[in-house]
Amino acid sequence: MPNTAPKTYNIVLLPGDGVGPEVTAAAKAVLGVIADFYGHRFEFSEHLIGGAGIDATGDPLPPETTAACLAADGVLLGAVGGPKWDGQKRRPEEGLLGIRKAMGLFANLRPLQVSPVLAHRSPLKKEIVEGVDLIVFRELTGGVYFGEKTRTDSMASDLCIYSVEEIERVTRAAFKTALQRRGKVTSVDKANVMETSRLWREVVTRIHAEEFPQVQLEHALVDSMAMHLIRKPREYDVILTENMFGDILSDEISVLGGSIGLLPSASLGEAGPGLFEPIHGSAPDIAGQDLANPVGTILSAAMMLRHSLELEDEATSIEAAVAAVLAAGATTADLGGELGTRAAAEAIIDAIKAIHWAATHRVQMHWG
Ligand SMILES: NC(=O)c1ccc[n+]([C@@H]2O[C@H](COP(=O)([O-])OP(=O)(O)OC[C@H]3O[C@@H](n4cnc5c(N)ncnc54)[C@H](O)[C@@H]3O)[C@@H](O)[C@H]2O)c1
Ligand SMILES: CC(C)[C@H](C(=O)O)[C@@H](O)C(=O)O
Ligand SMILES: [Mg+2]
Repeated sequence: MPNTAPKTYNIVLLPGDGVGPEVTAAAKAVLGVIADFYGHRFEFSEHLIGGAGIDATGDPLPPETTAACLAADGVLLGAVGGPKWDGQKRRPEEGLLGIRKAMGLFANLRPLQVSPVLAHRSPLKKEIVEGVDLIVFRELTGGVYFGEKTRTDSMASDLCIYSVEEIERVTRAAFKTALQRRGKVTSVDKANVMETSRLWREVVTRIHAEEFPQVQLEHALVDSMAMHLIRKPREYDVILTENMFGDILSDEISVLGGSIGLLPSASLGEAGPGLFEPIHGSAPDIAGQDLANPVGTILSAAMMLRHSLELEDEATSIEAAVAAVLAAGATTADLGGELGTRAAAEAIIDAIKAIHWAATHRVQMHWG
């Protein structure tokens, strides 16, 4: 039911490359239906990023894209990259790293819930994955991604660098979320080898003791964590880790849910709009064929409604519709179904309509 005064929201779409435009279009269609039902006005504008930016302007992050993102209420991104730009001077991925940095998005949230109806899609045993409910807090604007890079003919280096402040702010965000969940944080590092990880562990331990002693904290080394996530994923609640470990572990856990195409993410800073994107890439092997699973992007749009536009009911109704459609087995090929990208989005739109019809019907009966 509409419960918010009509308002205009400025949403920037960054379709990008490969399957990016397909999954972004699917999410835009879903957002359009939400706007109609709740009486909001979503004003969409599309901007260039990644390979599309290189092709059109020579720049993977044209300045006007950055300006539009900074002025938006929320930003929804598809994906960037692909073999077309291999070996070129500018890389599509520079655009993604650049916009994360420019918007100050230091915390990347990657939630995963494995519903009982999809547990059989995982290559792992149903009893291992059923009921998994975790969220990865990945530090997003530091570490080896952003340290100095050097290159000569015979050598290359990537500096991994973290400041205390960079570790503190993502740590606080993770602990705050743990307080609203099952109250457990697993901090993942490589403190047996890396100095940045020893600093990471010290800072996390101090913030825990000083500010969040009621949360249960454990530390894990990233190599054994990669194993534990496959062996006993239900034990984890909030997983806090640095940039590169978070990138790798989040693709790993997507297998628990049955497909990387399902996982959304929210990238958030201290203030200002967030950037929302599926965790998957541009999937060049299936691009342009109406094969991509749009659910990760549609759930990212729901996260955008919740975190940047503060439209909680609207976010929940998208999530309920996605859950209903997946439960009914209406899926794309990656989950064994027969729907294309567009048909999967249509199924979710139909479910949103059905959920709203039921809600309206109940209210009318109540009034009658
Ligand atoms: N956020 C981003 O923009 C982002 C994220 C990851 C990778 N990338 C880029 O994407 C390009 C391809 O990378 P990759 O192949 O290693 O990873 P990928 O995530 O694009 O694809 C890995 C596998 O998952 C499948 N897959 C991905 N998304 C899917 C979806 N929505 N539905 C069904 N199947 C899906 C692909 O078909 C492929 O088999 C690279 O250039 C990489 O840098 C971009
Ligand atoms: C494309 C790449 C730069 C990006 C990352 O490593 O952050 C991607 O893998 C992701 O997970 O968002
Ligand atoms: Mg990744």
